[in-house]
Amino acid sequence: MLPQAPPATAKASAPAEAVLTVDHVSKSFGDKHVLRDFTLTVRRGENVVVLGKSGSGKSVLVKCIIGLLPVDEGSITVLGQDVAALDHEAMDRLRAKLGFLFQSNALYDSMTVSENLLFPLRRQWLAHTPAQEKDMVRQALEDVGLADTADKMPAELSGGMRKRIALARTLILRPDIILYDEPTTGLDPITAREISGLLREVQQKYNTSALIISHDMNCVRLTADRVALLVDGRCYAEGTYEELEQQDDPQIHEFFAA
Ligand SMILES: Nc1ncnc2c1ncn2[C@@H]1O[C@H](COP(=O)(O)OP(=O)(O)OP(=O)(O)O)[C@@H](O)[C@H]1O
Repeated sequence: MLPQAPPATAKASAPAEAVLTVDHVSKSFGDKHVLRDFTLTVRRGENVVVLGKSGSGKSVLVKCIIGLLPVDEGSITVLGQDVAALDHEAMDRLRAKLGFLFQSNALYDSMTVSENLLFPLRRQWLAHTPAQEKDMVRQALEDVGLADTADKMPAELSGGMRKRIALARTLILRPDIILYDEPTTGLDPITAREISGLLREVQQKYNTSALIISHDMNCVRLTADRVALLVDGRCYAEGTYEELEQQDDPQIHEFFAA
C-alpha cells in the first residue's frame, strides 16, 4: 500500500480573518432607502473596492462604518467591535486604528509637510521623542516616494505629490484599515496610475486592509482584490475585476463598458 500523502496545506487555503463586516445593513432617510440589506466583508490584507454610481450610497456606507451615521437595521463590525455598541471614547479609539485618505487630501496649507505629518501623530496617546518623530516622518515620506519634501509647503507640490503626502500622513499612524475616498479623482491619468500603484505597494508593505471608493476603472483594476457593486442599495455583485468584467448582466457591464 502506498504511504498516505500528507494532508494538503489547509492553512494556505484558510481565508484571512475579517477586519470589517457590514452585515445586512439598511439605512434610509425618510422614505429614501439608500442601503438595503447591504452585506460586505473585508479580510486582513485585502483591498476591496466599492463601485457604485453617483448618489448610490457609497459615502453613506463609509459614514455608517465609522459610526458617523447609525444604521437602521443590520450591524457593522470593525476589528472585532460592533460599531453600534461603542460609546464616544471607544469609537474614538477604534477610529485611531483606521486611516482615511480624503478626496480633498485635507492638508494644512500653513504647515510644512513634516508638520502636516506630525499633526495627527501628536494627537495620539503615545509620546515620541523628537528623534523618533523625525525618523517616522522620514520613513513615511520614503514609503510614498517623496523623501526630500519634509520642509516644503503643500502649495509647492503638485496634485499627485499632495495625494502622496496625505497618504504618508495616514501611514505614519500605522492604521489597520485604510478607507480611501476616490483616491485618484482630479489627477491626470499618468499620476492616477502612479497613485493606484502606490496603494498596492502600501498594501503589500504594511499588510493593510483597505476599503476603496472609486469610479476610476483603471484604479479599480489596479488596486482591487475584490470589487463590490453597490446598486439600488444592495451588493448587487461581487468578484475580482476580471470576473465582473466578463459578466453579461447589463447592470454590471455598464461599469466596465465606459
Ligand atoms: N444626511 C442625509 N440626509 C438625507 N439624505 C442623505 C443624507 N446623506 C446622504 N443622503 C442621500 O443618500 C443618497 C446617497 O448619497 P451618497 O453621498 O452616499 O452617494 P455617493 O454614492 O457617495 O455619491 P457620489 O459618488 O456622488 O459621492 C443620496 O441620494 C443623498 O442625497
